[in-house]
Amino acid sequence: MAPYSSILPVDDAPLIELRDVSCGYGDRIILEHVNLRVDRGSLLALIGTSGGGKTTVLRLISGQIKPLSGQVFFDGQDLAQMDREQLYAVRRRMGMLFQFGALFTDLSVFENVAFPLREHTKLPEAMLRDLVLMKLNAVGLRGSRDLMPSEVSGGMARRVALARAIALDPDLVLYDEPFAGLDPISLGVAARLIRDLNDALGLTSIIVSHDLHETFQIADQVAMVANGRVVAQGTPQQLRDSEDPLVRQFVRAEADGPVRFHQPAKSVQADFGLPEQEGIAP
Ligand SMILES: Nc1ncnc2c1ncn2[C@@H]1O[C@H](COP(=O)(O)OP(=O)(O)OP(=O)(O)O)[C@@H](O)[C@H]1O
Repeated sequence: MAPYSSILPVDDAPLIELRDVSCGYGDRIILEHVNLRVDRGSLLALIGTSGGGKTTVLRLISGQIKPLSGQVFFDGQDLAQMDREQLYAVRRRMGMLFQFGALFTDLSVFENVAFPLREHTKLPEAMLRDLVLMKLNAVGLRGSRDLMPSEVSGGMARRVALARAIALDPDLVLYDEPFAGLDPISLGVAARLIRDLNDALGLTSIIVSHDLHETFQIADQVAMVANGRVVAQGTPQQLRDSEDPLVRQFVRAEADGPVRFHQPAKSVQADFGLPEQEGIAP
């Protein structure tokens, strides 16, 4: 199949597209016939029930796992058709902030951000220093460059991880639970920062988050992953207005709906040794 860039003006083609993708781990199918597109410059939030497959979508996009069928396109190129070198080059165009964005505890804030630059480039020290300070400035932490990770707050650590994720000037940044464990103020700051950096640096961003309030504030598009599928994709407002019972239950945080609060179990009576009665829930 011809790459997108050769059939559409580059700016109109999505940066990321999953076309009819199915994938799993071992024999277990996790995603089935998933379609998803992420436009250039946009911020997409992936939401959905725990274990629904959101992180798996990020792993597909970063080429860590391969689909069983269907295709994953990055900038018009099918990841499955790439050799190791091409995949490596594509990964360099992606910044990742996965699961708490753990910092290297024995490296200073400065060296944490410098790490990918030292790993992937041979920049002279003076230029590397300027780049690191620019990234730290972008997250408001230029003055904290000499601190060790143990000396910064959780919210600051997350911002250092963010500066590290954008150190190589990626086209795409993948965030897995970037707000986990943050207090409401730090969370708001981190969310705003992710949006501002996306726009100021011309990035495209994908965020997996359970924090719907903050995510809906900053996302252009929201995709809900459930039961192995993308059950809805639209603007935050479209998802809020959705009449789909599953989307409604999730977005409005209703305890019961298509996703049942009670997992299948023996009856309450059987488990507690009570006589069987009609009308006792569930
Ligand atoms: N490496 C793996 N090997 C086997 N099964 C896995 C692996 N990673 C994830 N899974 C399973 O795949 C399913 C989807 O996991 P995934 O982490 O993508 O979900 P998620 O929507 O990101 O969940 P959460 O919101 O809880 O982080 C889960 O049932 C999980 O147990």
